[in-house]
Amino acid sequence: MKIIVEENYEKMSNRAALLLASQIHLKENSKLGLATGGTPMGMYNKLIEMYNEDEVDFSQVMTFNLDEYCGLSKENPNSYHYYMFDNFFNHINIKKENVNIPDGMTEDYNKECREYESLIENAGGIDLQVLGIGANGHIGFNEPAEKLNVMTNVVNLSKETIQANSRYFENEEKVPKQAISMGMATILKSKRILLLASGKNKVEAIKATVSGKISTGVPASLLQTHPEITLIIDKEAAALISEDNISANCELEIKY
Ligand SMILES: N[C@@H]1[C@@H](O)[C@H](O)[C@@H](COP(=O)(O)O)O[C@@H]1O
Repeated sequence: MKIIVEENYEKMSNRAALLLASQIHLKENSKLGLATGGTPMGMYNKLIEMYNEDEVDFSQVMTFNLDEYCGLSKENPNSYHYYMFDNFFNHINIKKENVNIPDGMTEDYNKECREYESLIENAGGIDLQVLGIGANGHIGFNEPAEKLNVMTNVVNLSKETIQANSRYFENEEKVPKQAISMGMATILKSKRILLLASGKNKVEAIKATVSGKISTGVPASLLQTHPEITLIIDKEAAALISEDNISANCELEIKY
């Protein structure tokens, strides 16, 4: 696990965008796994900037989003469909047919989850998966629990996550209680993984993610088993980690 600590959010976002662009330069039809939330917004903005400067071409890229709220339509501004098109896809030359996001309005959730897994498999798997992290250590919507889902599934959101995500909704009541999320194996099967974290409220989650202990109580800690994982985090999110308290398989690189 490589941990790169940047001085601030902007530098974290720029470095993440460069990593995605280099993946696309390496393989123009890369399969990217994408995340929503506040954290990757800066990265998406930088990638749009790079696209406008002709530095990256998305015409052959295929994407798979991590998750979607149950019961929100694509037109709902709080859906992850809406987020992705509004913040990223509408501003680059990606082909709509190459965009994959679970359907939160499906009539058959089990079928939707199984088909999502097949889509990823038939595409040859994800080359680079981008992740954010919840303050409780969740990735995608895989919440801390005794048992985690292996494959894409419907999950119940924790009170903490509902509360955290309510900032985007009118009030907490309006936040869906369930979501479709890639499972832990879906995520861990990706060839490379990039996790981004920024700000003080992620310090505990980051510390637990890199500590060297693996627990379903901190889903992100399972990432320590992946051979090609990079964390790009800012100084604030990294405040509780040092060479002394990270796992021996972590390599810490401070960039400021
Ligand atoms: N399902 C998403 C996660 O994929 C995301 O990582 C997390 C953190 O969001 P933020 O980046 O806004 O802190 O929020 C949501 O719960």
